[in-house]
Amino acid sequence: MTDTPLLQVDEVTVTRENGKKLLDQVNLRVEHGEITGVLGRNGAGKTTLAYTVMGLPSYRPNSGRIFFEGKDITDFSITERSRLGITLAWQYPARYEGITVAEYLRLSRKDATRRELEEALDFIQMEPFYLDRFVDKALSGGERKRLELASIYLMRPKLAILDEPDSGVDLLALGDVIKLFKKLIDFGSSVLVITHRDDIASACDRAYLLCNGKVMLEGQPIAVKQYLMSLCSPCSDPLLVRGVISNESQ
Ligand SMILES: Nc1ncnc2c1ncn2[C@@H]1O[C@H](COP(=O)(O)OP(=O)(O)OP(=O)(O)O)[C@@H](O)[C@H]1O
Repeated sequence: MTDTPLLQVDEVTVTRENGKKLLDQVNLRVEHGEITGVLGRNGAGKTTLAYTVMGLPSYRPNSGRIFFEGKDITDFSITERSRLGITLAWQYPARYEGITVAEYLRLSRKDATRRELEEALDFIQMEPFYLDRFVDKALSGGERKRLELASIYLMRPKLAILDEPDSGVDLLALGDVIKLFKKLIDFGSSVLVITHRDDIASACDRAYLLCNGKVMLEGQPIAVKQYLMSLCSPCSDPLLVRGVISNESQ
């Protein structure tokens, strides 16, 4: 275990052409072997944060730096970040016309045996026959979401960024999402998860609350969640919020 965080987002601001700040001097870190949650209301900037960490070209920081294992990756492309072991599971999983589920899963681990692919499917409770189906519109959104979880299971990235991994999956599958977190941690991965769900937030080691592109609170997931539910509307003065935080965390 090292003192250097796996991921460190340092004073990152992302601004649109019209001057709107999508992220405003955001500080966040993900420690090795931890599940870090990002909570916040709709439009708070959570997906923007995920895209910025993944390196999507239109979400490059205007100021601030991003470090991965201590290395400054602010100017790295998505491909370079992927090679370092960062992966993003999109909020709305894509369709890949003409690609079978087996081929899709082998994008995550090209030498995976059929048995390993079946094991990954089994992990997210899908039957082996899905391997020969196509990842097209004939698969439901929830099925594609589950496949995305299976692909992360196979990939075992250093950092898995999961943008609302539960969206579109039924309540029973929520348990599978949390099971995946634990499995990834067993594999040596770390997780940055964006979520609206209590049960997923509760599985985190630490959480951040984003509001209008700013980090309003960092701490124990339960405290952050309670703050979000009880005090977060309307947006309070950040200084006042910090006062609330320090009172709560004592
Ligand atoms: N490319 C863009 N151009 C202009 N505005 C954008 C762009 N991307 C995001 N935004 C705006 O930035 C804000 C944050 O969006 P973001 O998708 O990050 O929120 P979120 O917290 O993920 O919301 P949700 O919970 O609804 O998914 C929103 O007001 C959104 O409209």
